[in-house]
Amino acid sequence: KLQKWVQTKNKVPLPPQPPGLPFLGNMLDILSATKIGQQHLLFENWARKYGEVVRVEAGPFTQYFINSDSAAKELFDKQSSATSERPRWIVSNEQICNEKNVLLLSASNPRWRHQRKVILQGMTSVSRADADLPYLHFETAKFLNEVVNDPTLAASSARIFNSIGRYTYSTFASQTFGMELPNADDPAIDYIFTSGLEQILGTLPGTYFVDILPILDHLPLFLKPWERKARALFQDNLKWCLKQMRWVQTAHQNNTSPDSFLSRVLQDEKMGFEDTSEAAYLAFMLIIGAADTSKMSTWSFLEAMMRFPEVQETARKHIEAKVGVADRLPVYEDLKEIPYVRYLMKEVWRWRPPVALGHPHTTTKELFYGGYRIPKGARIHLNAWAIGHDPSRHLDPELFSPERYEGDLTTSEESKNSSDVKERDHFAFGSGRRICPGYHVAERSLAVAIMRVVWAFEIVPSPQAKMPLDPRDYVGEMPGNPGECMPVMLRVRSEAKKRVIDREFRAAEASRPVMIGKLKKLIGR
Ligand code: HEM
Repeated sequence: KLQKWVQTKNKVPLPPQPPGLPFLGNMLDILSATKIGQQHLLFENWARKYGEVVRVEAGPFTQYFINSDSAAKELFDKQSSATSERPRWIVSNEQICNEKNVLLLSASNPRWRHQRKVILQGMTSVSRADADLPYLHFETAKFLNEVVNDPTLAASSARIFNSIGRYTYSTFASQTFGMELPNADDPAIDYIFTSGLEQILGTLPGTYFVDILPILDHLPLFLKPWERKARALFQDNLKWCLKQMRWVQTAHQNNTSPDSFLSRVLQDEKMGFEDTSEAAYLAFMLIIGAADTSKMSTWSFLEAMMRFPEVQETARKHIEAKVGVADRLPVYEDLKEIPYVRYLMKEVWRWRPPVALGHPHTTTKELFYGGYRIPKGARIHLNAWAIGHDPSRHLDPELFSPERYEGDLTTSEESKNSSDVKERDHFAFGSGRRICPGYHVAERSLAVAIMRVVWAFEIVPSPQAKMPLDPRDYVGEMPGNPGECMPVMLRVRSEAKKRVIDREFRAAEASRPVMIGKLKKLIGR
């Protein structure tokens, strides 16, 4: 009987794999695509050629790419109890993050469940996301104000890129630590970004040899330079978090504490952290998860507006029809009366999903899909790029056309719950139990950026841009997303609009709570 079972089972093949070399598998193809920033296109080609689930081998690592909406629904949503684990990352998860980073924690770790719960309560529920809107409105007004008052900034794509980064980092540092980052060259921005990058690089196959040969982890510490470096990094991150936390506590004692995730966590013992340092570290992780993905969303939006000026013009008309030409700045609450902005958001995240190839999950049992078998322990990726560019799902997928969502006013949450997965808008936030918990916050961030930027500026290619524009000329660090060399510039639409921006920014600044950045100056440090 056992023999028969083994035979039947072996008849179910593994998913198809593109041809590769012995031992190296598909490594060379992947390396050459990565070198020119085009992994997403390589994996998209394989998706078109080999189907809904593709097996890719890179040396000792086998990855399974999930390339269709139906497969994503089946494997990540319906079978989520078997597909919510993460691979074991010895250096990144266990040493750099000391098993405290929600993004890398294994789903069976009770800390992961606890942190997800706290994130929702403390920052990402609809009511919390709404309550934090003043930070977003302030920071985006500051961004507009910087651009309209500095012609060299408005004409420099690298500086616009940094300024967008400043406002997203400052928005989320405010929401988490009550900490303002007023300047684009604030060292905190670079510190947070570099720390996040170290963690993510550590999750890529092959970065650390010990992840290939875990037995090396049993060596004594003095023979493991990677571990000493990783643990030092954790200590450094923790020190940084505790320093910010002390400011939150000082501000709290002085009654100058701005409302923030951390200030609430510190006041509410029911949040149930092991110790307050874990809460501070989580706040740090939240900035990492939120700031760059939001920055990339705004940046990709600028790419779309520059390349599809007719869409930009339609957007401007819709926005001005609701908020007026030069009466006031758009606010998040306008979104519900400007459906076109909702379509724009969906289209940005379909067209340029910031995490194009998904963050890896692993399976905890053998799964079957479409006549293929995915083994237990397999590393699976939701290929958000391939699904968003699947011509059978979205006609002419490289065309940026918000009209394709005409009539779909669903939020990200409503759309991900669509009973028919064909109706789902996009997969930029992942799927299943590990879906990004920040989508309500991310939606607010992108909606306000879209409304304000299009209302204020004409978004055009810079004079030195190589025409016709081609995304291959300005690849970024996140596959499929434009990099800082994207040749874009912003032109304020009118003097009257500039006056509105100046007026509203001054008013917002005057009514603003004292944030940690300012508090340091007030107390003289
Ligand atoms: C446009 C903005 C954003 C995009 C595209 C995005 C996308 C993603 C994706 C693809 C994942 C991995 C999901 C998976 O493993 O299947 C993720 C995880 C995560 N995101 Fe986001 N995200 C965004 C904004 C945010 C924001 C604003 C926050 C917090 C306020 C946030 C917090 C997190 C956290 C904590 C995780 C880890 C979840 C886990 O592993 O259980 N993200 N995000």
